Amino acid sequence: MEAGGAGEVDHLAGERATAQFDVDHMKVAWAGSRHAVDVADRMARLVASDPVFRKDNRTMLPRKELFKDTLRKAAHAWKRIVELRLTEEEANLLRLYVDQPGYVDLHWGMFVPAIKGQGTEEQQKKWLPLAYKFQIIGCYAQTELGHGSNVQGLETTATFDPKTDEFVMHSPTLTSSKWWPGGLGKASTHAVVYARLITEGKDYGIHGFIVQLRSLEDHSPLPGVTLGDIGGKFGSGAYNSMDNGVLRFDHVRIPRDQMLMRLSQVTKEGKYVHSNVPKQLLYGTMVFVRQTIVADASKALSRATCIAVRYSAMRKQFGPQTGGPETQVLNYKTQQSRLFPLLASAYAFRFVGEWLKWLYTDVTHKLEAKDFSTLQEAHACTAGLKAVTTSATADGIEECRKLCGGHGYLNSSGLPELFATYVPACTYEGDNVVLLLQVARILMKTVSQLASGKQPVGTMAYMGNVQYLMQCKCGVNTAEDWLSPAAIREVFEARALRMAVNCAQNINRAPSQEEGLYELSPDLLEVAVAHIQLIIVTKFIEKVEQDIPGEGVKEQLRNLCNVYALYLVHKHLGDFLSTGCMTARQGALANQQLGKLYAQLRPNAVALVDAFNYTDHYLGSVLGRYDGNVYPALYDEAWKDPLNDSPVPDGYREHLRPLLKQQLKLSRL
Ligand SMILES: CCCCCCCC/C=C\CCCCC/C=C/C(=O)SCCNC(=O)CCNC(=O)[C@H](O)C(C)(C)COP(=O)(O)OP(=O)(O)OC[C@H]1O[C@@H](n2cnc3c(N)ncnc32)[C@H](O)[C@@H]1OP(=O)(O)O
Ligand SMILES: Cc1cc2nc3c(=O)[nH]c(=O)nc-3n(C[C@H](O)[C@H](O)[C@H](O)COP(=O)(O)OP(=O)(O)OC[C@H]3O[C@@H](n4cnc5c(N)ncnc54)[C@H](O)[C@@H]3O)c2cc1C
Repeated sequence: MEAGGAGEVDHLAGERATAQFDVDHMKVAWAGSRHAVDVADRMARLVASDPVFRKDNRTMLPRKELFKDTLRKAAHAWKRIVELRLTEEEANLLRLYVDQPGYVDLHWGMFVPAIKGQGTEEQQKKWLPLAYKFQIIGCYAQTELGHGSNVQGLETTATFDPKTDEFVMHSPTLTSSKWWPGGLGKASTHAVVYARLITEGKDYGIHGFIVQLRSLEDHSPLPGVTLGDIGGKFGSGAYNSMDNGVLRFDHVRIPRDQMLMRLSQVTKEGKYVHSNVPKQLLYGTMVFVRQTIVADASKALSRATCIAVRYSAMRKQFGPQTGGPETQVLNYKTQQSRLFPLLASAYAFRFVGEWLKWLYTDVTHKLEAKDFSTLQEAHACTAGLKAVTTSATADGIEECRKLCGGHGYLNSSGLPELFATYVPACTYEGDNVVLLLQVARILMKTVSQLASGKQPVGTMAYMGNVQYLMQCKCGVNTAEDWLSPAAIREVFEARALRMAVNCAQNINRAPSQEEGLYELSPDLLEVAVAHIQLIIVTKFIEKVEQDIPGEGVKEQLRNLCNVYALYLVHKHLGDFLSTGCMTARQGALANQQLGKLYAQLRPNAVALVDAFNYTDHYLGSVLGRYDGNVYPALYDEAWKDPLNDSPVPDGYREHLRPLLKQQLKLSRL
């Protein structure tokens, strides 16, 4: 846990003493409220103090043991949730701090939301109480061996048989096997299965169905159902705790009322009826999960930066030419220029995640009132932010590993496992490239409508300011001028809009729209990224403009916001220059200001990661320990490896001894 107990020495106390802000209030700004800090703190400590939830040996467990350990932890977590009568908020946090991917993530994260979003009231009344009490375990079975990104290309069929009032679920080809769903392989008893609905001889496309897969008596697969795990995945521990599965149906019958019928229905006679709602609502569960993934990006990146900042503050290498103590690696400007933008990104993703949650809730209320006008905005924001934040987070975790030098490569640093667990977020819930192309298409549509005078709304409203943004000139003359939120906002808006307009013009020159979109797809990706980065920067600026209590807290957040924005200017300078939004000199001034901001951030760095309020258990890293006492922990940890169980390794007699004896004989010749 944290320092302060009897006999503990805080090796980072000097770092903590230089902080220029109230860490306790920063915890509130990070978590969202005092209540959020307190609940999270209580749940994190509850998990950390329970031996069942230990995870220090996780990367050393063989797959079967790891999976059993996951089942044990999930069951124990549920027992604690029931015994302590935890609220939904507390239960979610408890599961978060258990920090082991498992079937429960899909049960609560996708199966339940799919029924809530796509089931009728009657269906919800029947299925949700069973799911809430874990009398059934569910997963989300959409992806197939042959198709994942292209949902409309799925092959599984659900053919209605009016004679028996049933659907017949079938996997007609090998490529139609469901492949990847988490929790499917070994744990789930039920799934929401996405399949092509066929009735009266006509294919009505993809729909969701609740299908029982395993017996509730002995957990064996039901007749006609083939089930299994799809095999080991990248990294030690990591996502291998999850039973991503394969599923095939051989003419499995389910009652008609197990089709999720909120959006469309099939009558007893087999007639297909589509409610008067957009068909994209079928994708609602994915939109919901993409929104939660943005919030998770800030958690994963903040963990990695917490480890790298604390370790960089205690690690020393080289010293001044004149002699004296070695230098903390955090004092190297190169270390700061690699690490501080990641720290700033963690904060940026936290606040944009908070805003996205608000947007999602707002859109949901509108949908309930049959107002579908904000559906496109919700799709573009969730898809784009999911793509940009997960890619940056995965890259950022790997950068943090390198920032920790050789020790970062040890499993005990926590970083290899964090990376291996996190990196599939770039693929699941929509491959990031596929999602960015969705955003770009919407941007191209918006640009094409500008000429007709249609005013864009929401996060695209800035595009309506086209006359000004296409010709404005950045007014920055000194490095300090870059501290103006208005100057930052304007260059990001101008860059995003000009890139979008340029791309739209190039598409229009192609023989057809389709060909243009295809040929220019690499440029379209960059257009989408520029637009999404503008959203993140804007939401960070808006956050800093709010009333934020606590001495120095607002100043630190403003500093982080500027670091985030100017780092992006530096990284994407080519975009800003080629679109004529700013000059090379202004680019150099931005970089100069960035260097000053890093220097201001330096004395606050350790306190800024303390504000995440992570326990040592959750961090799971000897390098990121709160007390900074890294070396004894690294040394002790090494001896726990099974390879050190005996001084002479297994295999010595068969493979080392004969070799060594042979060398001995040869040397005697
Ligand atoms: C140590 C440990 C710590 C680490 C922390 C770990 C954190 C873990 C966190 C969470 C765990 C999560 C677990 C993840 C489990 C994963 C689950 C999955 O992956 S489920 C499967 C997901 N699959 C996908 O996402 C598929 C992606 N594909 C699609 O979404 C669609 O196929 C498509 C690409 C959008 C294309 O669809 P389609 O062909 O139907 O449409 P288009 O012709 O492109 O578009 C038609 C119009 O529809 C609009 N549209 C598209 N999608 C939507 C939408 N979702 N909402 C609203 N509108 C949409 C589109 O814009 C078009 O509009 P118009 O142009 O016609 O106006
Ligand atoms: C750990 C993990 C957990 C998962 N959990 C679930 C789950 O619970 N339930 C579930 O249903 N699914 C799950 N999935 C599946 C996941 O949703 C898909 O893998 C994902 O949607 C990507 O689809 P794909 O695998 O078909 O990739 P593909 O689409 O085959 O992508 C391969 C490559 O092609 C590119 N590409 C594809 N289409 C285009 C295009 N139009 N333009 C340009 N490039 C393109 C991609 O960018 C990528 O580089 C999971 C996947 C993983 C890795």
